[in-house]
Amino acid sequence: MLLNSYDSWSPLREVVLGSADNYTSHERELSFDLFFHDETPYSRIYYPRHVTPGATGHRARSPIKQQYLEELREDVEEMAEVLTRLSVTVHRPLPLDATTGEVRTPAFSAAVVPPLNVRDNSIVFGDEIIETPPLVRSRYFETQFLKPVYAEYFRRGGRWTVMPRPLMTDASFDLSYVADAADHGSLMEPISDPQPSPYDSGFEMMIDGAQCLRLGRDVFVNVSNANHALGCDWLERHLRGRFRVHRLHRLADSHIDSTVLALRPGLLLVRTPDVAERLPKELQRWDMIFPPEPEDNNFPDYDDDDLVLTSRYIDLNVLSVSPDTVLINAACPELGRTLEKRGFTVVPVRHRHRRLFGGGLHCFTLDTVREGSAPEDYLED
Ligand SMILES: NC(=[NH2+])NCCC[C@H](N)C(=O)O
Repeated sequence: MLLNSYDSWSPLREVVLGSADNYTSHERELSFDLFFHDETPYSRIYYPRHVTPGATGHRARSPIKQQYLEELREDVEEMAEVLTRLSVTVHRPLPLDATTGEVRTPAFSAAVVPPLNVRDNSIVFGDEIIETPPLVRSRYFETQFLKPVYAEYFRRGGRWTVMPRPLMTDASFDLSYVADAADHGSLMEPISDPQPSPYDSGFEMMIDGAQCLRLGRDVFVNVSNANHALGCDWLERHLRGRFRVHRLHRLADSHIDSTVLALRPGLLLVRTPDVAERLPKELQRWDMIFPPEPEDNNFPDYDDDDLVLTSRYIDLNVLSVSPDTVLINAACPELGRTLEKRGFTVVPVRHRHRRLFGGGLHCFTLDTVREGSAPEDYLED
């Protein structure tokens, strides 16, 4: 079908589901540590635990245990089956080949990670796919794995746009968000020691699709630093006349899909009442569901050397297949009951290791076709 996705609730017809193949390690370096700053305080304090013995310079690999990767793959394949049973066409990226090593650009080298959290590096606005400029170096070429899928949407008449790619030297990153967190007495060490490069050219445009909340003709974009602000400027100019872009100031460090999600017009799933108070007035008028606080027994126990990349709120990251049916993590029956009480049909799917791989059901998917989805004005009274 033709690319058509303006919101996160209209009946889902086609989706891209990420691939976990060959996700063997995370690379710790400046862009990774900056990106996961809010979620990895303990690993930062005990940072040497995650440094591969013999690692040099500012890069180190944090390996992922084979068992977790196998279980993740099992869960992702099950997600594909569940979606197919719900009559959703599931597209998959090219899997990362085990022999693919590092990528090199003029300014940096980085390990490659597979296209798992496909929500992050692309966004669909109506009949247009936009590839967003990544915030983490090892994700620089992640949308390459989506070429066949995007090429097919292009062939069918969709628009396909790539935002400007950053050079990504250390000086490209605005560190003010993490510096401010340190000022506020956080336990986290500030990230420091950026290295000079002949390619330094100031702060650059970097933003992820998952920073956006799409509501028909309106889009709310989370902006926490100068890199995001440039990305949001680009989106605003590019979408002018078609969409209204609104800025959310530091609602989260970057991605907002474990902070606020729209379940249907007039109804939001919101992390906490505190987050609700920080939403703009147009959204404060909407009804809100607050999920039950996550419990320890919702998550597997991990060892000290397993790098946990998300907050405990990650399971708010649900995927709507229609305005009344929602895919949730089977590990969160309390969330299921809360949604059922509000009239939703809940489809539980197993997703055990979302905290190790940085994403829930919404992050692992990119909804490309939603039936009847349109650039409607959902904000008017
Ligand atoms: N699209 C995504 N990858 N979203 C994941 C957001 C996770 C968020 N930083 C949290 O820890 O709760």
